[in-house]
Amino acid sequence: MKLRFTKMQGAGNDFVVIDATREPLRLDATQIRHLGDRRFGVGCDQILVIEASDEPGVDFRYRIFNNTGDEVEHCGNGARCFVRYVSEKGLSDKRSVKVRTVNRLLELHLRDDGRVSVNMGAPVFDFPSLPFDPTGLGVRREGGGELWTLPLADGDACEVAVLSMGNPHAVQRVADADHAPVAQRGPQVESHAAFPRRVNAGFLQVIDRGHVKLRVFERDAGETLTCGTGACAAVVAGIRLGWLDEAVEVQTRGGQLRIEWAGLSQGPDAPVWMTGPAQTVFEGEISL
Ligand SMILES: N[C@H](CCC[C@H](N)C(=O)O)C(=O)O
Repeated sequence: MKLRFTKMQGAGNDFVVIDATREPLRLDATQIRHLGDRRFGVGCDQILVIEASDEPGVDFRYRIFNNTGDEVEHCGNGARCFVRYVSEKGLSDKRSVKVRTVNRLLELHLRDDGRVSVNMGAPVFDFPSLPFDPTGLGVRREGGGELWTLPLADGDACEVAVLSMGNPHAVQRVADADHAPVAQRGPQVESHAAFPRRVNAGFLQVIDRGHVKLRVFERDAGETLTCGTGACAAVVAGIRLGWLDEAVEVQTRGGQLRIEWAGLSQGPDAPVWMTGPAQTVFEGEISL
């Protein structure tokens, strides 16, 4: 099968984007892995599939696959690329579109300054839906949030804030993100027994109440240059724990995102807003 694709990136998190609006597309895990393979395929962190929507008021469906072949619930950087794609390809003439993922409705907005803003929906803190099993874990409160102690290998341990942006995140504070033990601790947190569906592991350095540095060891993908949902999760955690104000500039290895959450002034169901870049890199065709 020959498949046309568009390679895109949002702050260095890169994607293979497939347009399945005209005819349904069913790719198996082997085909997804081939698309994502940086040696034998196109290469990307995630594969994004754009589908038509028959839901009133919803413009498109949005499916996300990690490059391991697993379908996942959300991808923030991918959402920005999604609306850039549908606009550039003429699939919509709107500056704002609504898209449905497996578990949430997102609003994507093309801005006049060339960036994209996304209403990422509200964070989720209830553990069964994350899912997170805190059985046997130590916990302490800080500000209006809690930090769970995860025992790791070799007597190591770390404290994490746990929440979902549709996909699960465990965020730990570090003094120096550039020198944080991401390669060692990332996989241990990602596959910790407390997370039955595994987790995205964030490493957050607080510079001041409006500026942070963040690295994320993503579930399945390993460390990516930026993680959009990870930036949302880290800022929400920092606001709840009393470390951050409600608008934060997030510096990542791939670029800068702005995250806003009025969860303290408006309550925890307030939506998280993410603003950042989205670019097309190249078009291509691959034989699967
Ligand atoms: N690895 C993530 C999916 C992609 C998230 C990230 N690329 C983003 O921009 O949000 C997961 O398994 O939940």
